[in-house]
Amino acid sequence: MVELEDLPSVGEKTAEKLRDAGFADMMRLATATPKELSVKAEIGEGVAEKVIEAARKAENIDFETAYDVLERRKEVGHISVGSKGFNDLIAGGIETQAITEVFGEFGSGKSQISHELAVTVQLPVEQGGLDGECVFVDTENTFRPERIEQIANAFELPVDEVLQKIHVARAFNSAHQILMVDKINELIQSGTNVRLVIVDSLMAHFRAEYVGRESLAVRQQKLNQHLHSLQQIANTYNVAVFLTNQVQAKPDSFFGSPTKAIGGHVLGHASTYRIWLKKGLAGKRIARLVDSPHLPEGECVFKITSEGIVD
Ligand SMILES: Nc1ncnc2c1ncn2[C@@H]1O[C@H](COP(=O)(O)OP(=O)(O)OP(=O)(O)O)[C@@H](O)[C@H]1O
Repeated sequence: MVELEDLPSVGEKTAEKLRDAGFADMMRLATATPKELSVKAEIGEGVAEKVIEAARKAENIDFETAYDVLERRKEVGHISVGSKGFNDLIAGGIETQAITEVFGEFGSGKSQISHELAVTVQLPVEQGGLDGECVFVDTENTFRPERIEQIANAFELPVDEVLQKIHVARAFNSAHQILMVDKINELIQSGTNVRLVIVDSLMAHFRAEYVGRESLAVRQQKLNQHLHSLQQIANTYNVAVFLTNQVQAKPDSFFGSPTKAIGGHVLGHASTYRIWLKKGLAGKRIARLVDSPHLPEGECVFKITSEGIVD
């Protein structure tokens, strides 16, 4: 295994800086940008470039054949949403190495699905989980351990153990939320088997902090950076990223849906799967897959119960 000290231009001191900034492993380094590395680790951009190039060599990141891509795709895991219909809609549950976004109006079930996934990711693979742990980035103070207790009980899982495997990070503003991703990298590098990262909700802080048209460009730039580092975690560590998002009214819409997801094209492009949640009659919810690289559009009906998400 290549150590940081084996890289060109990396002495003891630089290695320490790199470790402190969360770049302890080759893959993390190989997928960094020189700018990012130089800012976070406080090293010159020239050195950063060299270090990244060496890490890429060490990790053999170059062209890969379609065969390699397929092999990597075989590692993709799925996490059950709890309802069979919902799982079928997205070909077996939410995917690792991808970003899945759900959006919908208040009370449509976004946070409920987040809580469900925080538990189901811990199930064994045969039961729809990944035997893994979860990071829950909570931006609106919606995380409720009591809800986890109920869902864990429904799956007959030991509640205390389940709670121990959910790492809750309260993000106080968008800058804090962005920084949190570095912490997730550190957590994974320290050996925690994180297989799912939930951000509930992705846009709340961005939306509140950047008001007015003039700040939109900056907001989108920050958001892009945030999504990029989430995608990097997904790819580097074979993790599923699950984002919840709000909607805004489209008063000028005559056709189609009167609401749309916020976050603009930046988010639209970053999400591999986009699911629109709607409230139906008698407490039912409708999930509509609106964007996916290889699955057809479709819909399913599910229900939120005290035991969690069911058909
Ligand atoms: N223990 C429970 N048993 C049954 N249904 C529940 C339970 N807890 C919450 N719900 C249902 O979930 C709904 C709330 O869903 P959720 O909190 O996921 O909404 P959301 O889409 O995240 O909304 P917001 O944008 O306001 O955060 C409630 O309206 C309620 O119908």
